[in-house]
Amino acid sequence: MSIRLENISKTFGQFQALSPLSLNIDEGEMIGLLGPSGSGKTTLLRIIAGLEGADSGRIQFGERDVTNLHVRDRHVGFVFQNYALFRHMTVADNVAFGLEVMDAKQRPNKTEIQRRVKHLLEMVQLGHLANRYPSQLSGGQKQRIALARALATKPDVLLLDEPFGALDAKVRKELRRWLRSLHDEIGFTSVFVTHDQEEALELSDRVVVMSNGHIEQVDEPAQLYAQPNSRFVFDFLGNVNVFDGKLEQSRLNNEQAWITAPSSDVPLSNGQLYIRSHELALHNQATSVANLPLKVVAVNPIGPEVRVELEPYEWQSEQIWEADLSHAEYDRNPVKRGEIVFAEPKNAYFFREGCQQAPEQVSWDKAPQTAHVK
Ligand SMILES: Nc1ncnc2c1ncn2[C@@H]1O[C@H](COP(=O)(O)OP(=O)(O)OP(=O)(O)O)[C@@H](O)[C@H]1O
Repeated sequence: MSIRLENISKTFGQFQALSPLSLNIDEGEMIGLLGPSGSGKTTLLRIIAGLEGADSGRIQFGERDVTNLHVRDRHVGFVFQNYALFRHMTVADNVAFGLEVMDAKQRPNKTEIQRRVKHLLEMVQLGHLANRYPSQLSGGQKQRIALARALATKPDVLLLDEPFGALDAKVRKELRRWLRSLHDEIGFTSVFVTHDQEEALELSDRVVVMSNGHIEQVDEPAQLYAQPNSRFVFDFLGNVNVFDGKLEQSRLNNEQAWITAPSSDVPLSNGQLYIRSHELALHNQATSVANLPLKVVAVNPIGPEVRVELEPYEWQSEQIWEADLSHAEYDRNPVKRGEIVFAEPKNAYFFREGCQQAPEQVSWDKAPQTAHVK
């Protein structure tokens, strides 16, 4: 079932929680609503569900205008972060609940309900736990049961509010994969809320990035990562170092530090270079590309990479910088805490000073890599 949102807005008292926003979701799509706390994700999800009314705008499910329909008539499934299972009911009864409370006209007969519950429990791979009570389940198992329960009535749309938020990292990852494959198998349309960028990028067909009640960007994960259209999206996707420079003699300068104009057609001006942590190399001296002295404050081998945390040395940045090196790169030059090293960018995004437009991609990849003598 496709979903069409047109000019949806919402205020709570004086506070504008959602500015008028529009969004089209295709049938069978999985959409992640991503944004910081308070950006309006849950409010938007609740408005789609019919748990909250919008102040303005129109909502359509397929050809159906559902703007003024009550939640029970919208035919949505809902999964919350905190499971919301009925404690006094067995797993099987929890899953059957939505079917048992249907109008007599629509309600399947007892045998059909039993058959559907069995099938759903098999689908979420928990058939063997049918007679347990929620208190006898792990967090991950409870959330699978919550999902089976939400799918029991064959909803047109499945809405999930931070479904894995309360689970530990490993279980989250497992459930993410499992939800994605279930989604692909059944083909329901789903919208889920998260503030975890990894979760959004891994699960979604398209990600909707929200801030302050409006949509910043809607894109497929790879596109969002390759072409973030604002500083906000860039910052929110994480692991980026910002060099704030003034243009002088084809260099961007920041006190003692500088980066040369990159080998691209982009005419530089004052502005900020956003450099992802894996786009930095570390040297023992400045190069012809950059003089970016940094003091090593921590070295963390994390999985396939070594993350080096760096503090700007004799220049200004509001943040600690991070460089993600491969183990091979790190082994060639094993920097130590307290050492001064020189970073060199390979690729970056350039935001012109005072300009709100999408950044320009710049690269030093073809620049000569010879060491610069200070
Ligand atoms: N019932 C309410 N009454 C007053 N203000 C509300 C109400 N519900 C939400 N808000 C406010 O609206 C804004 C958006 O809230 P919402 O829960 O949609 O954000 P969110 O992006 O889902 O945040 P989080 O990730 O923390 O859940 C917040 O500033 C919140 O305080």
